This record gives sequence, C-alpha cells and structure tokens, in this order.
Amino acid sequence: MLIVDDLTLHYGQSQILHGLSLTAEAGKVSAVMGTNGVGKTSLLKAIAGRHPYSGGTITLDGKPLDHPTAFQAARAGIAYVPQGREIFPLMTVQENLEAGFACLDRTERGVPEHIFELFPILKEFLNRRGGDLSGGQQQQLAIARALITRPRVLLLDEPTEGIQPNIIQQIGRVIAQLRDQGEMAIVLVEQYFDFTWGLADSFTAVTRGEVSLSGKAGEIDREALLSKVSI
Ligand SMILES: Nc1ncnc2c1ncn2[C@@H]1O[C@H](COP(=O)(O)OP(=O)(O)OP(=O)(O)O)[C@@H](O)[C@H]1O
Repeated sequence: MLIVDDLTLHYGQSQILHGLSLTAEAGKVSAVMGTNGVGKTSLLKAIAGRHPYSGGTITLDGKPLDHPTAFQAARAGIAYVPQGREIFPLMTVQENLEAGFACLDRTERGVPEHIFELFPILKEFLNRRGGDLSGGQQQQLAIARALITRPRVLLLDEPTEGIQPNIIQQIGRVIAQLRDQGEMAIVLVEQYFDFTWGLADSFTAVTRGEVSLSGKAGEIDREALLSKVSI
C-alpha cells in the first residue's frame, strides 16, 4: 500500500502542495482529479522522485520512501508514466522498452511476455521508431515501458490526453486488467471525468494543492465530485 501523508511541495518560493494525503491499495485504481494547475503532476513527481517534496511522508508497504531519487523510487517499485508520454522518438519500440531496464539488475532485464498480451501492437512494431507511432500507440508504449520493472505502484498522468476514443477504451481495459491482477496499486491522474468515474475504486479531488473531497466508488456523490473537479 502507498500512503502519502501531509505532503507539501514548493517550486522555489511558490508552495504548490499544502498537506496533501492519499492512500493507494494494491488491486485498486485510486483516481486523483482536479482542474489544471492544482498540483496533480507535482504529486506524482514527488512520489516518483522526480521533484523533491518539502514536508510530509511517503510510505510504500510500511517502509518510508525518504526523499528518494527517481532511481531509488523505481528500485522501490514505483513506476511513472508521465503526462505527454516522454517516448524517445528516434529509438525503436524495442529500445524504448529497454530504457525501462535501467533500474533492474542484469538478470532481471527482459521484456515480460504478458506486456505483449496487453499491447499486441507493440510486438508488431518492435522495430519501428517511437516517433512514428500514433499518440495512442505511444501511450501504450509508455505504459508498457513502465511495466518492465514489474512495479508495485503504477502512476499514470493523464493517459487519455490527446488519444482517440477507441484507444482510450483499450487503455481503460488494460488499466482494469492490471488492477484485477491484484498486485499493483494504480494511481490515476485524469481530467476525463466519465472515463475515470467508470474505472476508479476511489477518488481524491484536489483543489489548490489540498484534498477538497475524497471517497470510495459507490459512496462518493458523483455531482459533488464533478463540482470539485470542473471549472
Ligand atoms: N517546474 C516548475 N517550476 C515552477 N512552477 C511549476 C513547475 N511545474 C509546475 N509548476 C506550477 O505548479 C502548479 C501545479 O502544476 P502541476 O503540473 O502539478 O498541476 P496539474 O494539476 O498537474 O495541472 P495540469 O492538469 O495542467 O497538468 C502550476 O501552477 C504550475 O504552473
């Protein structure tokens, strides 16, 4: 279980997160929602060791992640799929996947076959350059690259952004499949309300770096949530 407690984060003098707390359980999709600029990406970056946090704690399966570097966070089992995907455009699909090996021991460096079961198109396009894939295919590649490390926590930053509807549905099915395997806690940052509402097991609405509403699917009120995450 990932527990983020009372997290604060700054860019220079500017405070972005104001004591934000979040819990993400294995086998569940925990959605983080909110309008532009409320600090969703900053939260994921703090968890993934991509930006230092100023206060609070992050704990994974009972062990504190004490201000980890990106490498240490990845070694601890945290995988991050950034907004905008960050595919290496001149490298092939195979090479992009192998970029995920960086934090693994030599003996662990292989692409698990189940990744191609989740994303068959990647097997077909192994020798194609990342930059020649469509947006949806790049998103699949970014998720696949994150799964290379067999993570315990998967952080997804707006996976539906700029993706055509049929691929969004496919990505939703993959997220649900990964959840149902029961081993991974999935933190989904999303602004596409209906997609997230249909998929997530719990919801955290963020407003100006603070939690403004949270609750489990089946308990939280849809309209109340919608009002917190819409402009
Ligand atoms: N590197 C940075 N330096 C300074 N300010 C930053 C930096 N990155 C983000 N910010 C600011 O921090 C605030 C939160 O940004 P963040 O990207 O975390 O929000 P977000 O909720 O993910 O928004 P979006 O949905 O637009 O991605 C914004 O005001 C943004 O301009």
